[in-house]
Amino acid sequence: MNTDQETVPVPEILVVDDDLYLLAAIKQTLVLNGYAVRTFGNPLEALASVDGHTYSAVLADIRMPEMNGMVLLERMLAKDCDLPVILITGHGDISMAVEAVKKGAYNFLQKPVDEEMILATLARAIERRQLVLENRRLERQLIATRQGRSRFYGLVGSHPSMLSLYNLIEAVAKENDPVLIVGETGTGKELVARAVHDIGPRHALPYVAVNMGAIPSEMIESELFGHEKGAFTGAIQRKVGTFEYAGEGTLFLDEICSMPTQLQSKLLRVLEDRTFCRLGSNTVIPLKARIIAATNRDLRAEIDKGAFRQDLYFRLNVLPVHLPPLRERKEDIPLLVDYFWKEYCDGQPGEVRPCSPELIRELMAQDWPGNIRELRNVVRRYCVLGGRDQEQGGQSLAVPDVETPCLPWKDYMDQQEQLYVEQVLRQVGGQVSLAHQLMGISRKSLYDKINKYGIALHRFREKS
Ligand SMILES: Nc1ncnc2c1ncn2[C@@H]1O[C@H](COP(=O)(O)OP(=O)(O)OP(=O)(O)O)[C@@H](O)[C@H]1O
Repeated sequence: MNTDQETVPVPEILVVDDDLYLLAAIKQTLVLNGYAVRTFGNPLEALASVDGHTYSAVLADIRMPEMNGMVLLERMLAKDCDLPVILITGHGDISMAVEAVKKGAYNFLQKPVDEEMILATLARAIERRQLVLENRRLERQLIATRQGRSRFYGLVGSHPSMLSLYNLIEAVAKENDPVLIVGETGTGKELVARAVHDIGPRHALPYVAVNMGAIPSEMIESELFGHEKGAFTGAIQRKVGTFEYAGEGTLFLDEICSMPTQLQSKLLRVLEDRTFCRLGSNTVIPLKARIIAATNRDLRAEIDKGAFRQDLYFRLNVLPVHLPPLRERKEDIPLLVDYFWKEYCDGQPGEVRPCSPELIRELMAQDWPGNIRELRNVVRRYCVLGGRDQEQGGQSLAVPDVETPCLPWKDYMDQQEQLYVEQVLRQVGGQVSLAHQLMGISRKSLYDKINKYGIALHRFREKS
């Protein structure tokens, strides 16, 4: 994921008041001051809207017929304990407002509400909210690093770009909007699609994957939407398409760029109307599945060439997920090799041995245009053939002969430790004070390791 391209989200404020005139006035003030606003006249509906939604702050009237502000406050904090709730009170309600602050309200404002006062209080509340959320994010990252979060639903990697990817997948999985996964070949797009399905609320429903590149173009339409008997020559019986088959589950459209352009228009219409028909039928079937699309091509270039519809791109690119190529996270190569090594060599006669440092170094020197798939194949070949494929004019990678003496355990562990220390230092731009905290060791222990492995700190500081 390219974090440079991330935009800072506009703070979203929830405003709840049964006085619809005041509600509209507050909304107008906030919108004019650049906030996103959601308003509710009914506190019960407002409360329901907190589920799965991260508001920056709440402004709520303390007296409402369906539920008073105190109860609303308690219920909101039960759902989101750090949510800053600002109560709007009348003259006779001051003691209630003070009580509310004791119970966790961020603050209260007295009617008639002064515009400047609302904006100043909100700005402070939002600032605190952002700090709390950022702290929580860092805490999660810290725990993940301490636990060495290196696996996530079949994905292997502990590079910072992978840790962010895991967080992103978790966030995206909760939503219903389309996801567009972009990444070079072999970077794990299919694994990501599966993870989004498995973590999300549809996990018990069907997951259907269709590879557009693997189906002859004249058959894609019937494959996706199904057909009735006799719809075209050769349609000898009714066929249920993948859209229908996916039901309310997930439909993964892999290699979306391989879809013929006239079919792209049809897909766009289906996504807009959320309905489709089998070929040769007028019966409208509602589209309930969540759509995940993936591509390893540069979609911007495809749009410029006229090979991909821009409007379809916008429709699919609601929740974009970018996968890093392996050459940008080479620190994960030892971890991946170890993972595939165990997968392929386990069960083979003899003990599973760690790879030699020469092999790891050699692997880390490559650029891996085929990414993880290519690395996996090399490890597999090595497990099956040892060094023999080289003798047969196989690929040039200097895979050591199987007879190479096994690396002593201590050396192997040192090598892993050095890679880990370097990885954390890279993540924090060479700041030792932060790195030792992330690693959960003392500052002195970290310096001892840096000296032991002769790690040049400036390398990481220059890069940050
Ligand atoms: N992070 C990862 N950890 C472990 N294995 C991975 C990872 N990423 C990819 N793989 C493995 O690499 C192979 C290719 O992955 P996948 O099919 O998901 O890639 P892709 O991005 O969809 O490729 P393509 O664009 O060619 O379809 C699979 O065997 C998969 O298990």
